[in-house]
Amino acid sequence: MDFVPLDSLNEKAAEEELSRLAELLEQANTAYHTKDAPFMSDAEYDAYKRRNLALEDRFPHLKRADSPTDVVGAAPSAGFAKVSHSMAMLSLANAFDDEDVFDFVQRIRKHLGLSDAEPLHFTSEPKIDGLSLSLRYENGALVQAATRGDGAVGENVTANALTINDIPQRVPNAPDVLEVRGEVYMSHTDFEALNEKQNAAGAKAFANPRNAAAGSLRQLDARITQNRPLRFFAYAWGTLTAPLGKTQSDSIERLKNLGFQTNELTDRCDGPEALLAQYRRIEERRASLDYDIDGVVYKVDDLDLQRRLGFRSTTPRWAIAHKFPAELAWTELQSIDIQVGRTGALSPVARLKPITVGGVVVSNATLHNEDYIAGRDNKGGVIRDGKDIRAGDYVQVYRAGDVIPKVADVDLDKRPAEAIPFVFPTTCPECGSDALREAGDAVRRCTGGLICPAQAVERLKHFVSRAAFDIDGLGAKQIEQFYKDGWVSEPADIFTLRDRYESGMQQLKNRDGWGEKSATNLFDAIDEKREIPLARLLFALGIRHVGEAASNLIAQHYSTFDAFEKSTLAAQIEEGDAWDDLLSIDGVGTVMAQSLVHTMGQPAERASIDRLVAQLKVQPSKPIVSDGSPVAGKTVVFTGTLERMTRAEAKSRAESLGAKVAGSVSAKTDFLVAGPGAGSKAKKAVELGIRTLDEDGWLALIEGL
Ligand SMILES: NC(=O)c1ccc[n+]([C@@H]2O[C@H](COP(=O)([O-])OP(=O)(O)OC[C@H]3O[C@@H](n4cnc5c(N)ncnc54)[C@H](O)[C@@H]3O)[C@@H](O)[C@H]2O)c1
Ligand SMILES: [Zn+2]
Repeated sequence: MDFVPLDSLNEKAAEEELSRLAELLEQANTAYHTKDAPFMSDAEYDAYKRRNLALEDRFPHLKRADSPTDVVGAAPSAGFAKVSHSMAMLSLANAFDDEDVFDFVQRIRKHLGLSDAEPLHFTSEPKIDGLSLSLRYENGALVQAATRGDGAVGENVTANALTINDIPQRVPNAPDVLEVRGEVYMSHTDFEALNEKQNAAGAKAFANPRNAAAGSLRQLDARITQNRPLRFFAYAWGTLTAPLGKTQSDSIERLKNLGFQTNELTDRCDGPEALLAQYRRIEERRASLDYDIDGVVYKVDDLDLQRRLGFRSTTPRWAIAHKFPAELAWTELQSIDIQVGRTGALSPVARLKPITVGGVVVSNATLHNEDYIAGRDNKGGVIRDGKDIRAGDYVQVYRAGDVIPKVADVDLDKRPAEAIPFVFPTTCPECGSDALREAGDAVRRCTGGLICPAQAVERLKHFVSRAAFDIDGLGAKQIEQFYKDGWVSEPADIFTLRDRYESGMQQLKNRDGWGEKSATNLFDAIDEKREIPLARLLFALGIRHVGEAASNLIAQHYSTFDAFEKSTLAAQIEEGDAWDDLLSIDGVGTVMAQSLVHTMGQPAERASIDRLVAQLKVQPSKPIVSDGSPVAGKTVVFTGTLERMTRAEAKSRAESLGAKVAGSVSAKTDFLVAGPGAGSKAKKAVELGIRTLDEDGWLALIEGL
């Protein structure tokens, strides 16, 4: 499974790959979920799925209607009666490392508008590797059992479920309607005994306990299921006529009291550190458990908060599955190379003696940054017991969430006597400029800017990438070639290619694969992009910290390139009206604002940008207008405590109605929505004569009451 680097993929290749992946993943899903006979490892499946997601992230408009990303499980098998779930049975988002867990918690706090000081509790539950089952009890009696199927429609396996000891047939004192959800699994002991029986009977042995459990539950003849030692852990619920509790942990306790098996390793944790500690405790216990687990599931404990967080297309926002790393291997690290990126970041790469990790041949791995190599984390703390990494070392390689493998550990016993500590360069290996590390930044960066060939090429690649100029026939490969040949050294050069070619200055067609026709096609494709929306132009410039979303916001705010340029120049001293105006854009913080004014303030950078803009027709941004909305095109500022919604909710709602949400009050503000505790912003609004509403007034306005 060697994937083409995303940067060098053109649209057509991406589209083809997405189509192949859709087909492959659909087959894998059917094999795994419907036939209980997977033809690839879970790790491989996960890697394909991540690759698919990465492609969709990079080429959002190529996302297929039948995208594997939006698929849960597989359609029910024809042999079973179908059951429509009254509440969808979804999948879980995945976390693969500690950082993903911190991000998960941070996302939730942000969404709910919780400060770091406010408590936020989670449950941590082992992720049982079986298959999920929904049990419906009416007036205390089991009336239906269904598999997840595709999340909306599952298979009716009631007769089979009735044969499982852990599943009570009657539940006294239950709500009138009680849907209990959980995992059907097989213990290791039972699995081994079953396979011995299968062998003795000349039948096929099962590959693993999960397949055995799934294959045993999903039998058309329930008498076969009866002879299979299946078990069940309850950890969730569907429709209920009365709540089981106020929290996830209460509800699990209640399920236990109602007679269900719940997992004893389930715990309550008050933050990411506690979750991670629990993860490691469970990981240590993993080998001694008599059943398979493939990770730990974290869920927001408070059910009210779960409700507010809601769902994405196939996963709840309030839960995540932190998977155990499965793929590890040891190999020799032959050398450490330094790569220079678009923003000048020096990234160390380990060149490895090729090794197979979870079915994939790996010969490169990231070493993150100089601290990581030295055995320190970004805050100066010790990692890997302080062991540094050297060329010649024997290292442990793993593949986790990213397709890019990482180096995790080093074996000091196998370190060659002549191995010397790695000295991280303080000059750029590409251009010789000083490479500096700013305070608080883990990364060392080349200061060469435009004179650094590595940065120049990476910037050009970014400039022509999908979300930027997206020029047909001008991808990463062509950019590299054109740069090498001296045809294109900055973005403006792309737009003078035709002139130079036609005046005979450059002989594009002498190059391999370039005829008269392909040259003309390329020039036409370039001309098509001379007219460009401001937001795309801003993104294409590749200014550090300024991504696609920020580019949109900035374009919306300034509307024209001229206004943007003037403002950022006026804001050079980082104070005054222009600076305040820049910071008033919701989503633009100090770091981004500094990066913008810094870039525009450098004469060489600005000259290069001006040369580019002279070749273009930049389309001004139009305000988003949402038909009939009373706040469309208006600018609103929220301040004080909101009681009926969080800031995030208030913001996304206002934006969906076409309003602009700003972070501070200025003459351009149309409404100030002030909750209790509003301070200086409310005063300023009064001074400027801006309409101030309380939360109810705002809701009344947007709801048209
Ligand atoms: N090898 C293959 O060909 C192949 C094909 C398809 C899927 N898969 C495997 O299946 C997984 C994807 O399937 P998925 O959609 O079931 O996602 P998932 O397994 O990542 O997570 C969702 C499932 O976790 C289970 N679960 C276990 N303990 C839980 C708990 N305490 N709380 C909540 N849920 C719990 C539930 O059954 C739930 O449906 C992949 O990770 C992949 O490894 C493999
Ligand atoms: Zn450089």
